[in-house]
Amino acid sequence: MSLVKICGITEEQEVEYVNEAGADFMGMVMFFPKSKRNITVEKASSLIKILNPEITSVAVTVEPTLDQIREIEAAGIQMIQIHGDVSEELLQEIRIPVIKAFNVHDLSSYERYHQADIVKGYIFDAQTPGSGKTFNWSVLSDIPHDEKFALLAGGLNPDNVAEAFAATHVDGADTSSGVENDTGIGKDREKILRFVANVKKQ
Ligand SMILES: O=C(O)c1ccccc1NCC(=O)[C@H](O)[C@H](O)COP(=O)(O)O
Repeated sequence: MSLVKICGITEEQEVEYVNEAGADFMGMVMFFPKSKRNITVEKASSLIKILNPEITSVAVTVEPTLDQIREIEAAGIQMIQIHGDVSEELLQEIRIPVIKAFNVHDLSSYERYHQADIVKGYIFDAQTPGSGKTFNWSVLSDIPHDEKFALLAGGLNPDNVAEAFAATHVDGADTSSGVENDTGIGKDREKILRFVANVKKQ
């Protein structure tokens, strides 16, 4: 069965939607104040308390410092998703499993992360994460697959996710904007339920 990650969770009510839908991962954007979805470590700690223990919590970060990584680990968040570059030294310091996110317009570093055991999965994302924009999925056709899981992201929603699966060979899908309210503030219960159900059918 395919994996599904709902990203950019900011409130308790949204955690309940993720629990109800039965996603595999719940992402929380941290240490990135430019994002409208950014939350504090304290808020993330309170959200994971009500998360179904079968759902994996993920701290979503952009080039985090070691101090920030330590705060995430201490908060009990289970995985860290990293956008941007991570040095070899920093990677070796991380104690929780990593999901490495790639901007599909720059896959040059992809090979390097194959070697790192701490990296358990990949996310192939659009140029600007969380922008709700798709990309040409055919760029993924030459990517070599390994034992790590691969999630597709970037502008996915309940209506296009089946088409995205048909065009790629990924293990699952990740969304944020595609399950938000029409106002763009907060998540929509019905869209989350439909997104998860449509991914699980794949
Ligand atoms: O969501 C953000 O604002 C964000 C900011 C900085 C780094 C990552 C961010 N989100 C990462 C995600 O995993 C999103 O789910 C992914 O990029 C898909 O986003 P969307 O196109 O909105 O579905």
